[in-house]
Amino acid sequence: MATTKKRIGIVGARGHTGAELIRLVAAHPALELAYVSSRELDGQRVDAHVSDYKGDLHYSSPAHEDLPGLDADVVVLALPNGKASVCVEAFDAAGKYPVIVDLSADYRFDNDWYYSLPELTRNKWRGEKRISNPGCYATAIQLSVAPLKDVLAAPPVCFGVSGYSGAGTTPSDKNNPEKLRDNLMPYSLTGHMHEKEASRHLGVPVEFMPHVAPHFRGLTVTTNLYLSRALKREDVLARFQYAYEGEKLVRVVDEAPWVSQIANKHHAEVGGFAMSADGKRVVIVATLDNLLKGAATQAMQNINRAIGVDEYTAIPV
Ligand SMILES: NC(=O)C1=CN([C@@H]2O[C@H](COP(=O)(O)OP(=O)(O)OC[C@H]3O[C@@H](n4cnc5c(N)ncnc54)[C@H](OP(=O)(O)O)[C@@H]3O)[C@@H](O)[C@H]2O)C=CC1
Ligand SMILES: CC(=O)N[C@@H](CCC(=O)OP(=O)(O)O)C(=O)O
Repeated sequence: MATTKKRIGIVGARGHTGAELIRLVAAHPALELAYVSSRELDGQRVDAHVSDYKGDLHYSSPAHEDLPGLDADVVVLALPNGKASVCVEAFDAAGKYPVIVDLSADYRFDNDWYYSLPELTRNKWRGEKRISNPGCYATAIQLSVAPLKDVLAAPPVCFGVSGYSGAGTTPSDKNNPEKLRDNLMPYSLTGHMHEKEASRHLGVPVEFMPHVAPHFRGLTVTTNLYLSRALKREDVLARFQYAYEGEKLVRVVDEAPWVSQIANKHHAEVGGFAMSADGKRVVIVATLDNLLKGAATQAMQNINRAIGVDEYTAIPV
């Protein structure tokens, strides 16, 4: 029996994460692109920019109040922070309620939205159609801390380094290859959005110090955790293996993973588990591709569940 594909619109499709989503949708058996929006690429063929897409679609540039009329079943907002609400309000005003997945930070603190990091929140999903996708560093931090939440003696301290695609396409020091050459650029060393986000969703405070590096994609977070009682390395490892057992997109590895090996991969890796001699301190390293498990792949997991297909559909695992 032929099945009808769900139609998906991507708002902000010129960006790094939007382009990754177009790739994922192009390989999806149950989704087809309804529209992809970009002001800059308006009118241009999508296949001229995303070679994995085979079809005749062109970028368009609808006003936000025209989005509801485009009748997509799923809408992904891949806009810079602060730009999502006008789009969401347009759907409300039109009385249209597609699945909306927001990639920005705009709804990660909003109780009316479902914050979805599937490996940690899957059992809380009650069919919500407004889904806030986690931040890239915040994903790595939460995966590193969650299995040890009940034995923390102090806020975990997380040292993060991201490739510069994490800073989007709007020109800034953080995505300027000249300024990044031979450099490691610290920024937002206290109070970064992902410090607040991870603290809120873990339910314990974390401290986070981000940096951006000259490579394009992939991030690494090294987390120092003080423990309230001494643990053996095998106990720590067992907690992580139990927490992520059967997860196709979170791999627990023995050695500390390298960021160079995670670019273009859809999963996250968590490893290292270096213990202090007294067993009351452990250092954990997590890596993921900020554009994939840190954004588009995680969004696709969330979309898949929302449209009722297997969570890993179209995700190479
Ligand atoms: N990059 C990453 O690693 C991650 C990003 N995110 C989040 O995902 C979202 C998208 O990120 P990313 O793809 O990197 O961003 P980009 O800067 O690469 O792309 C932003 C997109 O939004 C459009 N846009 C830019 N400014 C405006 C504006 N004022 N009004 C409407 N549209 C605009 C751009 O297209 P055009 O100007 O042509 O209209 C472009 O398609 C952001 O909220 C980001 O924080 C989340 C996790 C990881
Ligand atoms: C290198 C770099 O600049 N990274 C971005 C994080 C990208 C991300 O996850 O974005 P949002 O939380 O904004 O959605 C930052 O630190 O703001």
